[in-house]
Amino acid sequence: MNITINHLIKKFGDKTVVNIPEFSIPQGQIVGLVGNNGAGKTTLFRLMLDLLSADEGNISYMDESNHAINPATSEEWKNWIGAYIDEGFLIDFLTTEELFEFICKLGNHKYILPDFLQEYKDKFTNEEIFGTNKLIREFSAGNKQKIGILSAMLNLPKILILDEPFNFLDPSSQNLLKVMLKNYCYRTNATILVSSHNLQHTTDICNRIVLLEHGVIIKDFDNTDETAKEVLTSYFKVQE
Ligand SMILES: Nc1ncnc2c1ncn2[C@@H]1O[C@H](COP(=O)(O)OP(=O)(O)OP(=O)(O)O)[C@@H](O)[C@H]1O
Repeated sequence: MNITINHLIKKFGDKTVVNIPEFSIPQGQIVGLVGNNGAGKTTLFRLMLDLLSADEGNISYMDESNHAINPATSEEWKNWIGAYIDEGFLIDFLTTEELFEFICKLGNHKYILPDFLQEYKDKFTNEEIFGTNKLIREFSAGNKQKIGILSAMLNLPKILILDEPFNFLDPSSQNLLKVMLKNYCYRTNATILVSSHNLQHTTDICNRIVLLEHGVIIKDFDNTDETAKEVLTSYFKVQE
């Protein structure tokens, strides 16, 4: 599924926090969104998920039959997009299984962990997340993050949006998540958008990197040859 952004502007008060005249992501790319605190990464994701309304412009998702869907005016996109932005996406008085049953119900099917997630489940969750009868609010920050990531992938979305997914994860889980995301894209040709402050992880998994500052895309470059790290390291370098 392709993503197209046209003349997108979001303001809070008189401050413009997203200003993207034109931007598109073809199906199957893993795009890394980087930028300093307050650059507008989360706001852009929230606009893409219709959690915020744009002041101007629009976003559209286009399927293989060139049927364009604007998330601000249609509900159709909800079946193909999976996202985890923050804990607000979790219903924390439920157990993991109850949350997953609820999400599957929204996707119009019975709760069953797809083969793809079944494959990684034990290693990724260290057998701590399922079958415990624990409520989500009782889990550690890292385990909540894992529940959120798995919940975003539960309905095998064609577009997967993850805001700072490596946060709170232990090093092995961070590395496993990279493998999972790359394999998910490889096997399903899904489009994946990931924001992160970790340049190593971003450049390890993304074939395209977008650098956002003050809501504006200031660099958009290819990383298929894995050369982006150098550019990013130099951009974020602090003069001593
Ligand atoms: N609800 C809101 N009301 C007012 N200003 C907001 C609101 N949400 C975000 N902002 C402002 O919008 C700007 C972009 O914030 P955003 O959270 O999108 O940045 P970010 O790139 O995700 O930052 P970080 O890396 O710190 O998570 C910031 O200046 C922020 O203060």
